[in-house]
Amino acid sequence: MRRSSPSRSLQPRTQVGTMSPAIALAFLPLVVTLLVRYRHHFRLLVRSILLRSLRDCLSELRIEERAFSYVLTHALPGDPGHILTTLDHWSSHCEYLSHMGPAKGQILMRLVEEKAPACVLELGTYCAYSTLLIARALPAGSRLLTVEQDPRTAAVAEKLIRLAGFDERTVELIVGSSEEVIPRLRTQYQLSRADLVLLAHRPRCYLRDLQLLEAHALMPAGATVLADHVLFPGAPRFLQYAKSCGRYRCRLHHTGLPDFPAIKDGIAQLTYAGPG
Ligand SMILES: C[S@@+](CC[C@H](N)C(=O)[O-])C[C@H]1O[C@@H](n2cnc3c(N)ncnc32)[C@H](O)[C@@H]1O
Repeated sequence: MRRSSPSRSLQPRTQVGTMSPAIALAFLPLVVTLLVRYRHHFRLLVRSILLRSLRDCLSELRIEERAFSYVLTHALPGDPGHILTTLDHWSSHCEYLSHMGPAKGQILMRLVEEKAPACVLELGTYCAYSTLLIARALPAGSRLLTVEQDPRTAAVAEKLIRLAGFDERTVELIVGSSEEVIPRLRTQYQLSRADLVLLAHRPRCYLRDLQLLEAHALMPAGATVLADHVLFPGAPRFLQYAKSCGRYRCRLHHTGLPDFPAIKDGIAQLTYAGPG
């Protein structure tokens, strides 16, 4: 066993990890400024990560599973509009969902109604909020394929889609990552063209997946690509590519995050001109 020598223990302790009060005071205005400036981001972090993780541990359920229980007891089956409002209510008053929310939802619904696509591809189903929005706005006979990589999340989404009254011919949920699924869409899922694509999975994968869709010739000229969260957390490489490659007309719809309108975000709307 090693003992500290008495002479050593009598020496004054080195001030590791402590800061003089004067230096700490000098930092105070900076800390206060950051806290005030980023208070919304801080609240978002607490609601969407810290509280969620704590509830996950306590309930041994995922947030999507807790949301589904709430929908089952509060929403009207067969009424997608009521299911969407119930999810919004739960997210605002109970637990914060990473869903699209009503403000962005309005933009999405308006664009789906305007474009009246025969076939839609959604990447990133989550709890099927945007899936239900799209399905509700589709013309009769259209088809929506939605891709979710997480099997447990997908199981909840599947139940919500069927609870809302959409059958498998109208809305098909594919479990897998976009990178694996896109190359198999034509052969395994008989999708030869997507007139509208919603990228809502992970902003840092948007560029890769857009290029995969181009490479597999899955978008006809005139197709619309919508990309959520392009400003927060942001998809700069995707936006840069879309603006500079010469194959897209781009437009940005500015919005805020659900319940955090002060956190600015946007949906990008691209119109594909074809391979050119
Ligand atoms: C922000 S949520 C989507 C929100 C959803 N569109 C809504 O508004 O209800 C992102 C989802 O994408 C899924 N995801 C992430 N990367 C993916 C990928 N490469 N392929 C498929 N799904 C992915 C995540 O598991 C998560 O459920």
